[in-house]
Amino acid sequence: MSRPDPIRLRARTVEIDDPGALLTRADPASPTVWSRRGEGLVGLGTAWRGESHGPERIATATRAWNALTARAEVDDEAGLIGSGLVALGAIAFSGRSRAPSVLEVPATVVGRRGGRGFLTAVTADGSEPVPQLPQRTATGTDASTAFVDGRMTPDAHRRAVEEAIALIRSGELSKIVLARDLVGRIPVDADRRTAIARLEAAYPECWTFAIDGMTGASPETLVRSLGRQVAARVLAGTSPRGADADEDAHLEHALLDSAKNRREHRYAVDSALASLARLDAQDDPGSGLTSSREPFTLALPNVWHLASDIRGTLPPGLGVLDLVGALHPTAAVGGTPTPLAVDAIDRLEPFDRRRYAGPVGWVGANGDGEWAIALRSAEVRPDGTVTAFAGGGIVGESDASDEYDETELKFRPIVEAFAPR
Ligand SMILES: C=C(O[C@H]1C=CC=C(C(=O)O)[C@@H]1O)C(=O)O
Repeated sequence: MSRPDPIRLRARTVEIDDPGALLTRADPASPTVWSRRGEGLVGLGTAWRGESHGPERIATATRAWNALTARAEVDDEAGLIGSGLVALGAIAFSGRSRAPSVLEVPATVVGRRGGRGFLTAVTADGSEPVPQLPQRTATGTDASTAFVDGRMTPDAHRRAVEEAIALIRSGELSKIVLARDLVGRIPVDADRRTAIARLEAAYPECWTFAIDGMTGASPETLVRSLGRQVAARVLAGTSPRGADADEDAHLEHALLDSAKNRREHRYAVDSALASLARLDAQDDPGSGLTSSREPFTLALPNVWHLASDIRGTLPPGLGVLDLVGALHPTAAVGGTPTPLAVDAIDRLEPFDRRRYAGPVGWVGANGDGEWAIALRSAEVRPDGTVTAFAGGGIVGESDASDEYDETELKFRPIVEAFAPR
């Protein structure tokens, strides 16, 4: 994405009758999906793809997108969220990652919002875009695999967590998020939508995504900007669900009362607010950002989380990718202070996180978009290799075996979505 791109995209969106389950129209071999509660986008084919690397990867992608959309011709008769010209993206966690940060404009997008369907066609060769609804395809071979430990074995995880606690207690930093990896392999010819369908069914409140192989169901909205209204949901602080209603209520209250979890959570909220405030320096009285003062508990099938919502108005002249660039990495996936935590992650984790814990979502030509943090996720490669990641925030009071158990709970969505049956 480093050079100006001479391509001129043409996009045309039409409103259509309800397309039904969006996933049935996705490509079984390489699905592109962004969905929540049955609504969202499915992309097919590629009209344009940009890749970036290094510390400036988000800024590079933002410039490329702004240049591309400035030249584009967009005819959008639906005017719905996600209609018109959009790119879906998956961005590497670290500037040192070997994984590409990708923005991709599908040649066809099928979408549904507010119960209304739409269909977008995009061309890159100057030809007239003609929206054509892709056929539904029947479900093929199950994308199933058992997982085994990856490079961060249980012992390696214990050592890494203990080193992180020692660093934190020495006063160098306050919080470090450390992750584990699991690896599996699905049949090369598997229908990758089977895992996505299970994620959608089990985690309807989460953002289910499959973008350039990054596949998951994330509960954490990094940032959403629609019609200049900005919203983010910060999650940090986790507890198991109970086996019955009493135990569940007890665990929920213990999480709310836990000084350790509240501290872990506060670091994440403060880092998000500070990043957004830096963008908000234009002294525009309408663009203030506020967060709920007290975290609330968010119930997911596998865990409780402490959650805070941030709301505000987009400062003038910016789009959602500027917000993504300002926010990433929050202390929910990096730590505090961010630069030291990211260096510690590089030293303590034996793998490249690639796009795990990076921003994943979509951006429109008008700068609107919805981005989650790629958690509860796995990278599914064309050869069938699946690498899943799950992590947790380490603070001074953390306990290594509790942290391990927490990662096991966070792996559940992916392990169950790919479970052999
Ligand atoms: C890093 C992950 O979760 C983050 C988000 C919510 C709660 C977290 C925690 O309690 O540690 C983590 O900050 C992950 O799921 O891999």
